Amino acid sequence: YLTMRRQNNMMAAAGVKGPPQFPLLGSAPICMMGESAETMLDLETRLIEKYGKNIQLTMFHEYGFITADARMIESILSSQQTITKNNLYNLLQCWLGTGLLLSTGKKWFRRRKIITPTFHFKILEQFVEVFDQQSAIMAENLYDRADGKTVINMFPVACLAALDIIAETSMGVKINAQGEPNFPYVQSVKIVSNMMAERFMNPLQRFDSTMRIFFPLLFRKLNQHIKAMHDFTDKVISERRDTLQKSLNEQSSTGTEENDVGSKRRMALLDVLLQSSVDGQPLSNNDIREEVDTFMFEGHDTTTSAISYTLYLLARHPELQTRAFREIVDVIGADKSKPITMRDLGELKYLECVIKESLRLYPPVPMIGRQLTEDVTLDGKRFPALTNIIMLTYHAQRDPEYFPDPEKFNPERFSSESSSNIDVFAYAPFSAGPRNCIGQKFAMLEMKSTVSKMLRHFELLPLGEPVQPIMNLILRSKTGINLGLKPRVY
Ligand code: HEM
Repeated sequence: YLTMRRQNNMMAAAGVKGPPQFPLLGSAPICMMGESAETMLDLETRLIEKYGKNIQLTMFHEYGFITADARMIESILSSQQTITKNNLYNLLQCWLGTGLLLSTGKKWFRRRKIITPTFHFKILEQFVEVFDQQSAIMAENLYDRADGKTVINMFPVACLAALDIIAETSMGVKINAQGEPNFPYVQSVKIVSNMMAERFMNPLQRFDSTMRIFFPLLFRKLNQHIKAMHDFTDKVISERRDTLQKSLNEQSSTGTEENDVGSKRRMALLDVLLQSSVDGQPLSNNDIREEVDTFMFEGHDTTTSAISYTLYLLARHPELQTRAFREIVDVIGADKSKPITMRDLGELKYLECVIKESLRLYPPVPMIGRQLTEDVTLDGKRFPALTNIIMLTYHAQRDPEYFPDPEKFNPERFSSESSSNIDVFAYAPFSAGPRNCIGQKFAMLEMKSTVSKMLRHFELLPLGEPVQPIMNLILRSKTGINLGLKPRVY
């Protein structure tokens, strides 16, 4: 009670307002009654309209602060003092351990240092072939439904392609999710991702203790699938470690630099981690598993959402679609089967603007959380330790103060002439500062590869229900992310 009163006093001193609070419940009755996952983004819009961009929001015993204010977001994201995630993220721990996304303090700092070189240009360059091959399979599989009439929800289609891509690049294994969606590991990743999204929204499922009591069967199912995924990653890691060791032994006995892992075969992110060490100590299989599982999680639903929304927006803006298509033909040529190269991807400048603008309107990660570990001053306001912070990037990216005509899909905002006007904290789909997304270059290359492949094969048509964005761990759509397809003739 005392800390709550202290927080209220500090918020009042900082001029931060919020909905009325009730004893023990805080503002929960106002934020929960008649609200659901589907209304969450809308509820935040209503709160911003009523109380401004900085809002005090206490839920039960947890005091919280939500913000859509770019200056406040800047202050939080750029500080080394505010790198701890809030407890909403804890539910992911049973799968991801304390890998890069969830860790904090020294552990995070050290891991970030080791993992950063993993995403080096030279490593990403060899992934372009994987992006190209897997998106070719995605396009090939869609011809059946490309009759100009059938409504296609792109989310599940893009999800399987994204899973194939992330498994092959992070672990070096082809799981063939697109050919065999029932493969056990693929099933487990999909089931657990969906269950996590459900847990995120359902207070009774959010904590292991309450989920065990109220949803015992679901809890058991969740743990079985997590175990299945861990067993799979463990097996891949130990096999890759053996292969690496064998090739290093061969190398030392023949004295040659040629080795299986380093030159002939494509390096997976996992191989780079196997060769890394902290203070001279190699990473253990468990350390590596946390990181590989984190890549598998962070690296598939996010890109799925982005690819689907970008294709949707292009379907609904035919003139912009034509412009993006012309650029692709100018850069790659008219041969649909020609593989795309890293160089081509660098030249697809307009497509990059299209993707960036899609990430503005529909950011796959629409909010970012933090918890304060000590009293901190942020943008001139004093906040007490333990405050749970949520940065509403979805709303900040639609703030008319930073984006004129914010609801309009206008890729020109990101053209080389205008992009200097973009405020990097009002626009932060990959977050910003020390804890920004380590996979953002990877993601951009993957998105450009898949979207360009789709445009080379198909004309995208505005069919099906419009999207209704919902926050469900990542940004999805209640109605699906729909479009129609017609094979391109050129
Ligand atoms: C369009 C696709 C993507 C988007 C929009 C995105 C967005 C983000 C955001 C907003 C964060 C910060 C999260 C937070 O602070 O809570 C983040 C962190 C992270 N992302 Fe991404 N991401 C994408 C793709 C990827 C990919 C493909 C990978 C890996 C291959 C990846 C790996 C990570 C990791 C490991 C972190 C944690 C970094 C740290 O805390 O140091 N992401 N991402």
